[in-house]
This record gives sequence, structure tokens and C-alpha cells, in this order.
Amino acid sequence: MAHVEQYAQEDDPLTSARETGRRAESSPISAAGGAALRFLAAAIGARSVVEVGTGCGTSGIWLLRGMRPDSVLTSVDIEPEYQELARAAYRRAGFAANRVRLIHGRGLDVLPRLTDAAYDMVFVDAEPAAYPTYLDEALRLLRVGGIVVFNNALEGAERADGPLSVPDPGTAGAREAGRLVRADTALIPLLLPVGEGLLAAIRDHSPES
Ligand SMILES: C[S@@+](CC[C@H](N)C(=O)[O-])C[C@H]1O[C@@H](n2cnc3c(N)ncnc32)[C@H](O)[C@@H]1O
Repeated sequence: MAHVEQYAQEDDPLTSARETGRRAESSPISAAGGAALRFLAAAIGARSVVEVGTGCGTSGIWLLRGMRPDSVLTSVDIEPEYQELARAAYRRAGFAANRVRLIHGRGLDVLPRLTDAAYDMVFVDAEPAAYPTYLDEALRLLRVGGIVVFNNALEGAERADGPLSVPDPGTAGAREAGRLVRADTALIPLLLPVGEGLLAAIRDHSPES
């Protein structure tokens, strides 16, 4: 697994964003997780991506590097100080200010205000206890063929079989989101064991009746 985590290389803008995020204790995504986000965004030619949990910009840089040149990342966080640091990180990585729309607020207050079926990808990296509700919101926001991705999914999955453990709300939320994604026949699910674990699902065409 160490090889997987070290495979993705980070350049100066990313190492700087990561260092800022570590110092601010905003838990930047792992390099391997970031590389997976970039890969997924590029694979679907993402033009419009929503992120919940801007932090200090590490995941945003990875996403922007996979998105199309004319695309926009909409990123939500409850901490305006983090978002200012993220804004500087995007600039250092060479992205024009109009490539990122930063919205200050709680994800579950902001997402309902965004347009239905207008987004190619939704990445959730905050408030794992509410992942099931974020899944509902994400499915409303995604176009058919769009992808929802949750970070920190592996922890929940690993603890899922613990015989007597009472899950904390975050673990329970991540676990329930995993179950809902697997159970939904209109989704194509994937659990990627990179970094903290990424739970991903493609919003497929509605199954034929
Ligand atoms: C794990 S960090 C995000 C790290 C970031 N994605 C990165 O790679 O640098 C979680 C972030 O979510 C923010 N946050 C926590 N609860 C939130 C909520 N309900 N809505 C939006 N953001 C939230 C925190 O302020 C923090 O910046």
C-alpha cells in the first residue's frame, strides 16, 4: 500500500497547499486520493464540479488539474479562513480566479440552492455523519453519467464488521452511504482503497423497467 500512496507525485503548489492544510489541521486529501480525483474528473471531461470541504485547497488543485480548461469548480466550506488560503493555493497552481467559485456555508445549506442535473461530479470531504443526506443532494445535482465521490469511506468500511463496536456518527454515516450506493440500481458503485478510501458512484441511466 505504501507504493500506492507514494506513486502520485506532488509538485510545489500541491506540497505547499498540503503543508498549509496540515498546519491549519484541515486534513488535506492524500496524494493518491487526489490523483484518483484528477483521474475521474479527466475521464468524464468534467466542466462543473461541486466540492464540499474546500480545506486549504489540496483536493481542489487535484480536481482542477483533471477538469477541462473552461471548467468551474464550486467549493463549499464553513471556514472562510481556509477558503482564503485555498484561493491563494489555486492561484499559485496557475488557475485563474474565475475557475473557482468559493461559497462560504454548510454543505447541506448550500447544495439545495444549486441547479438540478447541472454538475458532472460532486466530491464530499466533510461531515461524514451526513453522507447519506449528501448522497441525496449529489444525485439531484448530477447529470446522467456524473460521478459522486465521498472521502474517508475506507475507515467506515473497515469498522463495518466489528462485532461489538458502536460506530461513531461519522463512521455510521460513511457506512450507510456505502450501503445506499450499493443498493441503488441506478448507480454504478466503486470503493477505491486509496488514502482514506474513496466511495464513488456513477449516476447511470435509469434501469429499464
Ligand atoms: C477534511 S477537510 C477538507 C480537506 C480538503 N478537501 C483538502 O483536500 O484539502 C474538511 C473541511 O470541511 C469543512 N467542513 C466541516 N463541516 C462542514 C460542513 N458541514 N459544510 C462544509 N464544510 C465543512 C472544514 O472546515 C474543513 O475545511
